[in-house]
Formats: sequence, C-alpha cells, structure tokens
Amino acid sequence: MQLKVQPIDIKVGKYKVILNTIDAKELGVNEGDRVRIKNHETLTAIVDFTEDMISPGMIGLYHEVKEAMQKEWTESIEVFPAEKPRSTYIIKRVMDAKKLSKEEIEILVKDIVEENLSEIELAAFLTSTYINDMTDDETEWLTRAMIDTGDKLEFDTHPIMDKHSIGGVPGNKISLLIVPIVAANGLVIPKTSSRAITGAGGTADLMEILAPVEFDADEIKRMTEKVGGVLVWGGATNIAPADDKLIKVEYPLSIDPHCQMLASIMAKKGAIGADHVVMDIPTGPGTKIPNVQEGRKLARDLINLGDRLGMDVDCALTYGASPVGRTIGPALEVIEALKVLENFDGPNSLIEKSAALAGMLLEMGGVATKNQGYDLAIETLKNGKALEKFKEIIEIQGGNPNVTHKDIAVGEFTRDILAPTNGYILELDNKRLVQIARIAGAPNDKGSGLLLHKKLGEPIKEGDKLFTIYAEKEAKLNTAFKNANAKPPFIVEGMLLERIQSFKEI
Ligand SMILES: O=P(O)(O)OC[C@H]1O[C@H](OP(=O)(O)O)[C@H](O)[C@@H]1O
Ligand SMILES: O=c1cc[nH]c(=O)[nH]1
Repeated sequence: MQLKVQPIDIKVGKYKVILNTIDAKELGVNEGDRVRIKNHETLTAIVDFTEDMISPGMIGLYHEVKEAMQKEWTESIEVFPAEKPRSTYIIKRVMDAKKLSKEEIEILVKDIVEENLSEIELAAFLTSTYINDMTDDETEWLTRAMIDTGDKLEFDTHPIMDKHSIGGVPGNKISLLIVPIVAANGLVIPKTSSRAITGAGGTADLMEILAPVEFDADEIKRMTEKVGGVLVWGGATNIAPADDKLIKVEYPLSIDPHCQMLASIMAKKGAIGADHVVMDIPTGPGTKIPNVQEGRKLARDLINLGDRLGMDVDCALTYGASPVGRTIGPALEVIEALKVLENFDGPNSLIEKSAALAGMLLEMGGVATKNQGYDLAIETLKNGKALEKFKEIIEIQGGNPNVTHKDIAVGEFTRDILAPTNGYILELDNKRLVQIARIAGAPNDKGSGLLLHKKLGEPIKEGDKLFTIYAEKEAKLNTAFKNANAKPPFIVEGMLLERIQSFKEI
C-alpha cells in the first residue's frame, strides 16, 4: 500500500508508525504488529492505530523512523505487513516455561538493544522470567549477551573495583560514600548505577543533583583514570545497553526478576572489566530478599555467576528491615550523605553500612589487611580524604566541587505525620514508605521524599513527628499526605500490645 508521509516529532524510543484504522484493516495488521516501510531503504516498525489523528491514506512516522529515513526523504512510502521478530516467539517459549538456547538469548538481547520489541512484549518477557526463573546457564548467556551488545571498558591498570546493591531498601545512599572512600585509598572504581527500579531514588538519581551523570564509555574511562572513580548513570552509556531498556519496563511493574537482576548487575560489572566486586544484599521484611536463607541463596548465585565471568565477588547480607539513615528521596539523601562526608555527622546505620562495604573492597583490593578495612574506611571519612575525593569526582563530572549540604534544595511543600499515641515504633513498612515518597514526586522531582524523625524500636509520644513529607508540588504533597494517613507505614503501640482475658462467666 502506498501512503503519504506525515512526520510526528515525538520520541517514543523505538521504530513506531501510526496508521488510520481503515488502512490498517486493509493492510491486515493489528495494533502491535509490524509493517515494513520502504522508500529507498527498508525499515521495520511497530504499528499504532488512530481513528482521527492520521487521515486514511497517510502514515504517521514517529521521530525515530523519521530520523532513519531522513537521508533519502520521500513524500510517500510503500507499506507492507511484516513478520514479527523471532524474539516474540522466543518470549512465548519463556511464557511456556521452556528453556532457551544460547542462540535464542542472543537473538532476544539483540532485538531488545535494537528496539525491535514493544513495551508489551518486553513486559511479557520480564513477567515470564519473574514467574519462571532462568537456569544458571541461561542467566550466564543473558549476562554475556548484555555485555557483548554494548561498549566495554579496558583499563591498563588493575585491579578494577566495583560495588553494587540489589536495591530494595529505602534510603540506600551508600555508594555516595563508598566510591570516594575506595578511590581515596588509591583503588580504581568506575561505578555505573541504575536509576530507581523499585525505590524512590537510585544512585544515579542522587548523583545527578551534584553533577551530570550521562557519559559514554570513553569519557568514563578518561575520568576514572584521572581521579580514580566516577558515579555515573549506566543507562546513558552504551555499556550493557539492554539493561536500561529492561529496567524502564520493570519500574512501572515494580518487579526485579531474579535472573534479570543477576544479569543486569553482573553485565555492568563485566563490561567495565571489574576484578573485585562487593555486592550489597539488603535483607528483611519489605525488601527484595525477605530472609537470610534467601539472601545466602542469592549470594551464592552472584558468586557463581561472577566465577563463570572471571570476577571475584564477595556479598554482604545487610540489614534491610528499615531504611538506611533517615532520608528517602534524591535531595534529602544527598544532604544526609554530604553531612557524613563533611563532618562525620549522620546516622549510625548509614556510616556503619558504608564503612563495612567500603572496608571489604579495601581488603579485596589489597590496601587494607584482613579485618582492617572497616577502620581504614572510617578513618578515610574522618580525616576528610573521602570528601576531598568526592569533590574531585564531582568536578571531573562537571559539577561544582565546592557544593555543601546547605546548597541542596529540597521540596518547598512539607507536612508532618504525627504519632497517634504514646508507644514504640513496632513496624516500619519499607514498601509503604517508598510508595508515599513516590506519590510525593520522588525520584523525578528531586526535592521530594521523606525525612524520618523516628525509626524502628524508638519510643514516641502522642503528637510527636513520625516523619515529614517533602514535595516540590503542593498537589502531590496533599495526595501523599492523604495516602500516608489512610494507611500509615508505621505501627505505634504501647508496651501492652493486647490484653487476652481468661474465660470468665459474667
Ligand atoms: O530502586 P531499587 O530497586 O531500590 O534499586 C536500585 C538501585 O540499586 C542499585 O544501587 P547502586 O548502583 O549499587 O548504588 C542500582 O544501581 C540502583 O541505584
Ligand atoms: O542495577 C541493578 C540493581 C538492582 N536490580 C537490577 O536489576 N539492576
């Protein structure tokens, strides 16, 4: 069918076109099917429908298709129905709990990277792997395919250190302390991070407040060679490019399937050529890993995958039953991290966790002797060397190295949630805290989030502040406030939990 071209300057992240339903019917294609479009070159695109936006006889070309055809622009093009990519049949096999071959996984990852799959197909793939986990072999092939479809970093110097958290605990701003501690001790740590997946602020969302985080592989190498470390967003690089495309679909589903998590993390480590990696596995109710047994199992899987890829991986099962520190959401978390770096002033949970993991890396990298890493990490925070290094990292990434915690802007709209009664904080629901912070606008509104005044086990009096919600927009604040009151993320109880009476005849 010959159709007249109508450019639509909207970026949709893949090759997509939009057809009037009348033409679509005549072509015999349904929404989500593929068409091949031909001017001088041929390109396959996913079909959207409209009844009124595009008239019959026309075809709307979204930005990516328009760009691809720009070289040899024509006013009309030929459109044919096309086969779906082979990956869609491979995804069906995953839905049916069938095991995939190495070749099938390579085809699938290539199609993900080349944007040949729709969000629906990607969601089906992710949901299927959430239900039917992959085998060790499949996970290794998935990881290798993710590494091989992107750029790789090769440093002349070794060892290359790295750290990664599986996420799932709110307020986990520890990378902002660990990377400078490790680099300040002469080790090399080119850290790439994701944005939030199930949380209200990923490391990349936090770091972006202090400096740009979008760099390509060559820039990451150059900056790391200069100052020993970086904190950048993996999604902006072409390092393991399938990763961010999958994470974008995981985010609205709030899922992080086991095999995807392993591949996502280890592909980023493999692509930067990491020799020694420390993995943070927050464990406890309301996290991705509910108990220590599950945590140990994941640790074994990560160590095993590291071994298959030639990396030395140590895992830290960390306390995850309540947030790290007292802040959730990008700006609030950055302030808390900067205060520790500037004055060694901050919650124990944040300082202890960061020093413990940094200490493991210092030992693995051979700059601290066994069991001395933690002390060296604390010393590096106290003597200001970590702050000095962090400033170098901020500067090389294009931020202001003289920034202090006082410069970080938080949301101007705030409301306090108060304790309904005297008692103790008996429960602190991680998932609800994240939900409330997200409703308030985090992570995209960087100044939105929560400041916790009380944590698990702490005593509280009726009317005391439990936590403060920060938001950049008043409407979001009010919705978050209502949501927090409707289903509070805390349970406050007196010491007498419940009175159970003996059976008495009255
Ligand atoms: O949003 P949830 O699922 O909590 O986890 C995502 C966060 O966890 C990891 O942290 P890091 O890069 O090791 O600092 C990711 O990179 C990301 O920042
Ligand atoms: O980088 C990360 C962290 C947690 N889970 C993932 O899938 N990727």
